[in-house]
Amino acid sequence: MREDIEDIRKRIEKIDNEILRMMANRTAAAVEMGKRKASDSLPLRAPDVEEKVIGRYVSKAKEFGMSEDSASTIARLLIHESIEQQGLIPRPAKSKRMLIIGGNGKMGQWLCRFFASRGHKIKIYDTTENIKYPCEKDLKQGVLEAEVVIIAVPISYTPMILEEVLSYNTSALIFDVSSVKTPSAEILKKGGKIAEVCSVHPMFGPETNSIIDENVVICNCGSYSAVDKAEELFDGANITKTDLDEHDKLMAYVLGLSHATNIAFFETLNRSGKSYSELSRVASTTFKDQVETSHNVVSDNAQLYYEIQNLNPYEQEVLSSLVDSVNTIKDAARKNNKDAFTKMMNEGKEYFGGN
Ligand SMILES: O=C(O)C(=O)C[C@]1(C(=O)O)C=C[C@@H](O)C=C1
Repeated sequence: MREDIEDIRKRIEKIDNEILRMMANRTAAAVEMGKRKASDSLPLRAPDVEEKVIGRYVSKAKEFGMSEDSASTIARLLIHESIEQQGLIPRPAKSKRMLIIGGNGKMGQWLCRFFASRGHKIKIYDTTENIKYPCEKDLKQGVLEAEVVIIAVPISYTPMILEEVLSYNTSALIFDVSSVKTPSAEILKKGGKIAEVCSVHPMFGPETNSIIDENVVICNCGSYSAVDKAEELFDGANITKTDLDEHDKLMAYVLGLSHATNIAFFETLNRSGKSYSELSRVASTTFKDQVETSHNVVSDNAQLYYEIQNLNPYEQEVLSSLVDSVNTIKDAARKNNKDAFTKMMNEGKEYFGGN
């Protein structure tokens, strides 16, 4: 007799419940592991183990006739859940008194939430009050009481605040989180010689829920111990260490170019005379993807985006190169130069690894 559709659905629901129960069991085991990591002061992630776990899922999936891609996605999700939970386990020995300058800004609030969830004691110094975290009115006192001082103010204010913090001769770890480092570079390097100073750049926005698999750049300003300490604070993220002087050269592409391309995209649409709803009705996949990204850009902080273009000394050269690239596309199309166009496409494919 043929099984009723509803009965099959019931059977699937039962299996789903089993899967969820098993997942909860797995996470509970990971939490046990997390407690051990916390008491032994071990890092959250074990990349070699993660690779083995994913490999195990993929080879088992093959055995069961399941898609390898799905198996790898499931394994990554489970690992993500483990690290997320492990990150919440307090490490009292590692708990620091933190002063977050600009703690009421969007990124400042993210830092407060993140470090509070990791068991650190947060104080804020800002021009406005915050009901969630205690506020420090006297910057000097706040700096001298803190073990970690984080500067999360707009890029153009960072050098001034950094200078003031350094003038208090604190033994705290000090770092900024700004997106352009050149305006503060001299002070950061001076600071790196006399104090525990480094420079951090979380490569994600304040809406990000989890740090797992997000990129964080830590710039060496001369104090290696500061870099090590900052690395520990962002445990769980993908951390890349670089020299301070390299940072803005990389960000001129990673931030400046990608922002400019999206701004140029919506600016061109805005000048087109076609309404968004008219274009949306005939939208292609690429158009939809591009709209989504440039919508995120246009909804973000205009001052920050301006400063990223304006304060990075490498940006003008990158923007000129962007204009050249657009002109190459324009010329190829105007002059019926299919070869030039195809060359661009092929070289682009090569650049991304050939696929
Ligand atoms: O083996 C560990 O160290 C774990 O915490 C477990 C686990 C997992 O979920 O499989 C989680 C995080 C590690 O990066 C590797 C593996």
